[in-house]
Amino acid sequence: MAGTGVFAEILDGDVYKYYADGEWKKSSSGKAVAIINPTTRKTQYKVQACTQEEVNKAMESAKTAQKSWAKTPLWKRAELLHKASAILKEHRAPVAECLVKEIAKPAKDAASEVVRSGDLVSYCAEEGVRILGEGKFLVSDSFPGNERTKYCLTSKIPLGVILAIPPFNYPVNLAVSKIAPALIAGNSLVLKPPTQGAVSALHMVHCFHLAGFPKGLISCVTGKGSEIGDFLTMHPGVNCISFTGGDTGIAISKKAGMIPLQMELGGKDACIVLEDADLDLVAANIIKGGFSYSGQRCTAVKVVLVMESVADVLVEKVKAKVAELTVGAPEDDCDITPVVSESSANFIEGLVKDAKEKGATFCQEYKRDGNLIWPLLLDNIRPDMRIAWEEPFGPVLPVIRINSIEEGINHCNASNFGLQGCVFTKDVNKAILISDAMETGTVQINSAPARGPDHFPFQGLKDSGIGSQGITNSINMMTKIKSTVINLPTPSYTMG
Ligand SMILES: NC(=O)C1=CN([C@@H]2O[C@H](COP(=O)(O)OP(=O)(O)OC[C@H]3O[C@@H](n4cnc5c(N)ncnc54)[C@H](OP(=O)(O)O)[C@@H]3O)[C@@H](O)[C@H]2O)C=CC1
Ligand SMILES: O=C(O)[C@H](O)COP(=O)(O)O
Repeated sequence: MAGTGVFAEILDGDVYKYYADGEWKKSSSGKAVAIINPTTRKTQYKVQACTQEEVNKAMESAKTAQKSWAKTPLWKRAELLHKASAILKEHRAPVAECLVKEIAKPAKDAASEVVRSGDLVSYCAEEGVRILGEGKFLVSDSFPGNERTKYCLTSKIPLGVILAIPPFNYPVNLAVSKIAPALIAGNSLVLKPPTQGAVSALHMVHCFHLAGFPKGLISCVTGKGSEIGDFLTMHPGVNCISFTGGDTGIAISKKAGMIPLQMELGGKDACIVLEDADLDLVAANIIKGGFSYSGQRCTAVKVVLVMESVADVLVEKVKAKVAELTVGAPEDDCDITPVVSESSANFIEGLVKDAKEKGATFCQEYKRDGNLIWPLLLDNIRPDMRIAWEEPFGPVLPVIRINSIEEGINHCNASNFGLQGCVFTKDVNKAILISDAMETGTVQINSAPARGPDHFPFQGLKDSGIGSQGITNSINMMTKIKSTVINLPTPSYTMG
């Protein structure tokens, strides 16, 4: 159970401690931040509201710890990560329990997020050993005017202290996707977990603590982003920010200093459906892509752009599947569970009302109870409706009927987002042309958008982000290149 057994030391009374200097601590602020259970809408957990002084201390320890960590052999860093992965997977139940209670993730998805995270950590350890164990050797005579008098050796070196800020919807997986690459590459890390999801993250961090990482190398400071966020992101001790979330990331990018940024932000992933598509496959993917975790995935299908000639059939097929979705509590592993907060539910409702006023066709009756919103398919959406462009982050999916492929591509490209998209057709040549024309970081052919598997490159264009994630890209992003040039007094050519 959460906060018991090996996790008892992370709890003080009813407030979870924060983690710094290899210890679990109470904040001197004496203040706690409440985490509201989206299902009961009552306080489920409390975490420390860390002070600026505590953030300063965590940054100082991270800086010191990083210097010796960078001199720790790569195989040893990997060994500790493998250990943390095993401990995390062993304790999947209490961590998953927190995900159920604080972000209303369906029980099975919560458990698979934890297992996926353990696998990510192990894969990252292996990939790090491979790619960080190799550098480059260049010779000077390939560039005009040079003889072979210079040998250039390049290696990948750590950046220093990485600040990791994940969002509420994958508070464990999107935290370890930053922690593991940072650590294998020889960096230290300060984690600011999302408030909804903080307790899951604290449990996960304890698994790293139990694995025996050096003190100060990892810290986890809790508190509201709106209160300590700016202090963290503008902190002079931070050498790189890896952030996943919404528009907050755009503001952070403007405020951060001259440091590398990895930003994975919102999306409005379009699903383009051509006349020749396998409509059963499309319907199944729209359900999975649009409604899993109640649409609260950056990679959720957020607008369907279907050719008019097949729209009626597709909408009927999707409607039939929507009717089969179970709605209720995450503990019961329902498909549709309450969205993360009341303000999120209100925002979604605003989009639904706007669509109603402007004449959208409701395929189901709109129904809401507290934070629980029943799945809703909205047909005949037009570009003047907010939901044609905005990201609901909830179980409401708009359908726009199109008369040409160009119309679909144009709608997709007119969005300020450019995360992923997908196209359904049996014609692979057409699919490639459409994929090339879509201004998004990834296009899936004949499947719904997805970030995973976690080693695939994952990136957004436009307001959807900066840089690329995925295990290999994150390791590379959290390093820089150092060259050492050996200058020879006379040219030397290696003979066979
Ligand atoms: N592209 C991608 O990979 C993904 C993108 N997303 C996007 O994230 C959004 C939903 O997630 P949500 O958690 O609500 O996103 P937010 O942007 O609201 O929050 C993300 C994180 O930023 C923190 N934060 C808030 N204010 C600040 C600040 N001023 N400075 C620093 N950090 C701050 C939050 O902390 P606190 O919780 O304490 O406010 C949280 O940890 C959606 O737009 C979704 O598309 C989500 C997942 C993946
Ligand atoms: O936040 C998200 O939406 C995740 O990055 C999605 O991950 P998935 O597509 O692999 O579920």
